Amino acid sequence: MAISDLELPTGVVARSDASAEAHADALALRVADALRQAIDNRGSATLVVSGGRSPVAFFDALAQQPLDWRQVLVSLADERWVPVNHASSNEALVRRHLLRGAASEAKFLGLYRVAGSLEQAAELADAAFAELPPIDVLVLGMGDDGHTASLFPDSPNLDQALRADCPRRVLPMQAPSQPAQRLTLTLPLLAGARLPLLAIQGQAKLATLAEALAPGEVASMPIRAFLHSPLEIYWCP
Ligand SMILES: O=C1O[C@H](COP(=O)(O)O)[C@@H](O)[C@H](O)[C@H]1O
Repeated sequence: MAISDLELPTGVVARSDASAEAHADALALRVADALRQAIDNRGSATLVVSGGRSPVAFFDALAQQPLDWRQVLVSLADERWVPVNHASSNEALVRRHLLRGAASEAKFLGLYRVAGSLEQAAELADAAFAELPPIDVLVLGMGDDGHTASLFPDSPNLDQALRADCPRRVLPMQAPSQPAQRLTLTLPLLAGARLPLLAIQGQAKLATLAEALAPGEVASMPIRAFLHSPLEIYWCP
C-alpha cells in the first residue's frame, strides 16, 4: 500500500518520501519554515513534539536548521512518567537529539514532574502548562494501536482528555506497554495548534492510518481526533 492509495478528508494532505532520511529532512524543513514564519509574525514560536522511537532522525535534522532558536519554545505532546535520565524519557530524547548545537538555545518546557503519584505529577504539569503559548507547530506520532500523544484506547481519563471542553491541559494516562504511566496534553491544547503534522513510518502504521480513516469511534483509535483539516501527514515506507 502507498499513502496515495488512501482517501483523505478534505484539507488533509499527505507527503510520501522514499527513505527515512528524506522523510526526516522534509519534515525538518517544513517545521523550520513554519517556526521562522511564526517568529517573523509574532516574535517567538512554540513547537510541540512527540517522543517514542520514530522522531530521532527528524530531531537530528531539525537541530541543524538555521533558526533564531532563542525565540523557540520546545515542549512535548506526552511523556512517560519516568525521571529524565531514564532510557524511556521523551524529554531525554529531545535533549539528546534536538536541543543541541545552536538549537540548545531554545527554551524547553517538559511534562515530567517529581510527585508522590501520577495524578499529582499531572496536576503539577497542568499548572505549569498554563504558561504554554498557543502552539505554532505540533508534530504528532502514532502507535500501531491508533494512539497519539499518550491518548491510549481504553485508558482511564481518555474520554475526558478527548473532550473539546476538557478543562485540564495535562492528564494522567495508562499505556498498555511499559512504561505504563504517562502524562499527555489533552485535546483542546493539541487541537489548537496552528500547524498540526503527523509523522509516521512503515507499512504497519500506514495500515493503522487506513483503519483510522474508516468510520469508527474516536475512543478506539484516538488519532481519529486529528484526521481532519488542517493536517499534513508525512510518511515513508
Ligand atoms: O509512546 C509513544 O508512542 C507514540 C508512537 O511512538 P513510536 O515509538 O511508535 O514512534 C509517540 O508518538 C508518543 O509520543 C510516545 O510517547
